[in-house]
Amino acid sequence: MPLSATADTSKTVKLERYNSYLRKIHSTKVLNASSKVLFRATLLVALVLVLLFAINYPPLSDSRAAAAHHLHRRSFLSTGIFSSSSSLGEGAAWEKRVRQSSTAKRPHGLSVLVTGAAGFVGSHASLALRKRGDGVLGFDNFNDYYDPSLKRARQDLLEKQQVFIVEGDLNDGPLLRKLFDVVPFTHILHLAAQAGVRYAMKNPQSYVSSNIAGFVNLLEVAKAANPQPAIVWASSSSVYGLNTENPFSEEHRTDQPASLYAATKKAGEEIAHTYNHIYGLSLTGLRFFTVYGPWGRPDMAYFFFTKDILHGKSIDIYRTADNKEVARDFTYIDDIVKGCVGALDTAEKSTGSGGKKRGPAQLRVYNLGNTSPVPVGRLVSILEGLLGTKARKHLIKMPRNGDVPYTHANVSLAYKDFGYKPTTDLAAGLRKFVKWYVSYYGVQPRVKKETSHAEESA
Ligand SMILES: O=C(O)[C@H]1O[C@H](OP(=O)(O)OP(=O)(O)OC[C@H]2O[C@@H](n3ccc(=O)[nH]c3=O)[C@H](O)[C@@H]2O)[C@H](O)[C@@H](O)[C@H]1O
Repeated sequence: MPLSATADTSKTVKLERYNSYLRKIHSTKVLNASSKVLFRATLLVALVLVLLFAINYPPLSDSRAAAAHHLHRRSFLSTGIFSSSSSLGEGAAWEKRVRQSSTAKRPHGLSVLVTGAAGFVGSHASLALRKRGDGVLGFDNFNDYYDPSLKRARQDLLEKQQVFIVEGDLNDGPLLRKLFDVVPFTHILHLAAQAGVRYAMKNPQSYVSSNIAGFVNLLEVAKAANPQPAIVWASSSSVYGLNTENPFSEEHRTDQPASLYAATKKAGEEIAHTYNHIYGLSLTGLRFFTVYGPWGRPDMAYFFFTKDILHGKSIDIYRTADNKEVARDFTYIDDIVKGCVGALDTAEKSTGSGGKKRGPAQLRVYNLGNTSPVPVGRLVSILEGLLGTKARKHLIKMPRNGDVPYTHANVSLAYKDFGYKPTTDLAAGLRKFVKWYVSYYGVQPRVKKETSHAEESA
């Protein structure tokens, strides 16, 4: 082999080795780069999976995680990004159920969409309407503001009477529109709301989301519906706020709310005015005064006082700043339901169509109360008698939590327009409540004990 050739060969070999060395380095780099990309992609997928898992599967044992999950879903719902409607089977069978439930069983019966149908007033009103042969479709988001199992139990009651509750949120426009595509509702009884005066300090946004945004969303759907329904909805005695004139009449001032809850209900009344004015929607607001009774709300004083008395737990009884008794015009559920039905029956048709006003429409506001305020101390004495147990009373100054010292309804307007006349006094109403309570929760009222506690000075 010629030397030059050998030299050439060795050069070529060296060059080859060098090139292969470079290729190796290069391929390692490529490998490193692609494995980095792969690693990042895997990390991203894992993160997404963890997030999805956290959103969809909160551990049942962890109530705080469940609450966070609920709030997360609600915030998605209210922004419209996530819609519960897609999760509902909007197939032929679902539509058939919606139609059947909404169809009246008597001539000229109403076809009513009841929002908050799994709630306290909503479930009672739905049953009353169904009983007289009206078509009733329920709508409820079954939120966990209080024990949702109570809402499910009310739903069971309604299902036994063939009232179907669609599970959805007021802020879910597509779902509400879908319902109006399927059924030409004559009326909406709008009772879904974030209730509770004191909770507004803990979760203010929930009041804005349900009582303002949700209400506007419902009105948007109603105004565009053809025919437009007439709407009766739940305002509140709390709109009277710091009003000092008594008894409260619809002409009194309502521009001094004492809680955010009251402010959102007052806002609802103004929003109702706007939709009536622009779109010809027939709107009736009912100012309910501290409604109580069987299947009631566990967040209300008469309800948790009963529970606490039975468990031997002390209860706080509020007194005003000048050490007077706090009193409420407690109103029994059956009276309130009669008021709701009276308002529905006297509601005139909306005048608009296709989102356009065709003439002036009815706009009303009524007090629905009992017309006889009772001090909270007296409420507790009645409960003690019914439960056969002395309460451990703790008298404290009313905290600054949105409460007002006193409510008293003048109901002459509701009487004049639809014969509203409350007939159940607090003792009779609480008797019915306690009877329901002990049977629902399976508790035995104890034998009356003659114990005296230092704090029992009321
Ligand atoms: O009419 C309304 O528009 C509102 O009625 C209801 O609010 P309220 O009248 O405040 O009822 P509720 O909480 O049962 O307190 C009753 C009484 O017990 C006193 N109270 C309360 C708690 C306590 O620990 N101690 C106490 O003395 C308290 O000071 C009060 O005097 C609804 O919850 C509300 O959603 C709304 O519908």
